[in-house]
This record gives sequence, C-alpha cells and structure tokens, in this order.
Amino acid sequence: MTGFERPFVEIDDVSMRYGGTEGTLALRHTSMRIAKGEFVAVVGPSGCGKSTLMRLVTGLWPCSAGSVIVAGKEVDGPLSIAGMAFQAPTMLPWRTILQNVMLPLEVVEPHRRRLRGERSMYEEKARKLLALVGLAGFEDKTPHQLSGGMQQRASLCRALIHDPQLLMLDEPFGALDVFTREDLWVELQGVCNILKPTVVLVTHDLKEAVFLADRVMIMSARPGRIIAERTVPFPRPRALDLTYTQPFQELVHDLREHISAARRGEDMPVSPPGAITPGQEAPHAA
Ligand SMILES: Nc1ncnc2c1ncn2[C@@H]1O[C@H](COP(=O)(O)OP(=O)(O)OP(=O)(O)O)[C@@H](O)[C@H]1O
Repeated sequence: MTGFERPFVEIDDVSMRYGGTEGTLALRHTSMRIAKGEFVAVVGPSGCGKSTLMRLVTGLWPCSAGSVIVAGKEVDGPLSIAGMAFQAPTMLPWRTILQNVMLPLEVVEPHRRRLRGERSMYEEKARKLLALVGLAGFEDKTPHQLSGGMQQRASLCRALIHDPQLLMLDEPFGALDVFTREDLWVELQGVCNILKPTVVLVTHDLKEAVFLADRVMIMSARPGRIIAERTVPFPRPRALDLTYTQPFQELVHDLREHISAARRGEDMPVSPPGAITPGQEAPHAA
C-alpha cells in the first residue's frame, strides 16, 4: 500500500430511526471504516441494528443522520456495485439455478446492456462460479431440487455474478446445519481469495466471524453503535482445524464476553481500534 488510501466504506456518525420521530431508534452515532479488499464481520446482540446497517450501506434505506460513503461516493440510492446474500436464499422457483444466478445481470448496468450480445460469455461465467462452490451439474435444476445448503451456495454465486466490489452478507449461513455451514465458510474463503471483493458479513455465529474475517466489529444493544473491534491475526488460507486451537477459541470467548456485556447494557473497557489479542502477530488485513 502506498501512502494514504481512502477507506472503501466510510460510515460516519450514522443514526437511523424507523417510523418518524417517535419510531424505533435502530442505530445511534455509528461509525466504521472498511478498507478495500478487507473482510469485516459485524456481531452484536439480537435486534441491535446489524441488518439496518447493511440496508444503509447498500442504499436500500436512507440514514436519518450522518453519511455513508462507498468507493468515494455518498450513497443516495441502491448500490449497483454491491452483491447481497441473506439468510433465505430467495431463489425464483420457476427459474433454473443457472437462470437464478444470472438474474442480477438482467438488472445491473453495464451487464444488462451487454447480456443479449454476450449471453454465452455470461453463462460461462455463471457455470464457473457454480463449479467453484461445488454445483457443477446442477445448473439446469430448479431450486426445489436442491438442498438448503446447495441453494445457499447458488445464492452466493448470484451475489457475485456481476463482479461486485462490495459483498454484503446478512446471516447467509444462519439456516444451515453446522457441517454445511462450515463447508461453506471454506468455500466462501476460496471464492473471496480469487475475486477479492470487500466483504461485510453480519452473523450471530462468533466462530464464523473469527474464521472468515480480517476484523470483527462488535455492536452495542439497540440503538446500535460499534463498541469494540478485534483484528483477527490468523494467516490465510484458514483451515477448519484452526477453530479447535486455543488462540481461536480465546478470541471467540473474548467476543462472547463483549456481547454478553452489551446485552446487559454494559460497555466493557473498549480496546483501541484494531487491537490485537496479546501474543499474536499483526494480520495481513488490507
Ligand atoms: N422496517 C422496519 N420498521 C420499523 N422498525 C424496524 C424495521 N426494521 C427493523 N426495525 C427495528 O430496528 C431494530 C434493529 O433491527 P435490525 O433488523 O437492524 O436488527 P438486527 O441486529 O439485524 O437483528 P437480528 O440480530 O435479530 O437479526 C429492531 O428493534 C427492529 O425491530
């Protein structure tokens, strides 16, 4: 990195209230910086405003106060450079898996314009992505012919088909069994290593956060704000065996304590941003 590089995502003193002045205050004075290519996980008590934060960053909702800047531009509407995946894969049941994966290309420019003339190139790309997550051979199936885990893999491909610079994942593995979930962590890590998007992952699973992220941001109970962050020092690629090691479990435990305190409405002593767990070396984070 040369000199100062502007963060890719800049969330500045953002507040968000649903339903007018008497409505629910979901976020209060939340700030966050995310570097290009960085993988950030956001954890916090249930209902603290994590999904709200995702909606503000992707421009699906406007903030009530503060600003969100992505790639140097203030977000003032839905972001075409973002790909999204949620807990429910939400595949269109009448379309094949390949057609579902290609859906964003029918909406997002410049792909929309190019799709008619370059359909076979785009189809090839969708097939390659599906192969990358172990779904080669399932392109022509419909969603109901696939398991939940397979549908979630396909929804990851759909989030990535238009080469998003920003990948926003809101509990994407929350509905899956633990084995499928862990397989998908490894696959997501592999895909990110190749495509290198900037990623924001909202999750309740602290192991998932530590396994996947360069940095974990911890939110307070509602109204949410960032109360602490941890840099994850483990080198990549990470293997699942890492989750059984003591440093990994200590970091998960540390996060759990922060969230328990946040649920009780207490703030733990806040570590400086980017604090590193004692005895561990600095990460490669972007
Ligand atoms: N569309 C909406 N209208 C009114 N209130 C909302 C709306 N969406 C969310 N809220 C409220 O805002 C607060 C934050 O919700 P949000 O979904 O962002 O939290 P979360 O941290 O993602 O929750 P969870 O961990 O349970 O998924 C909650 O109190 C919720 O009830």
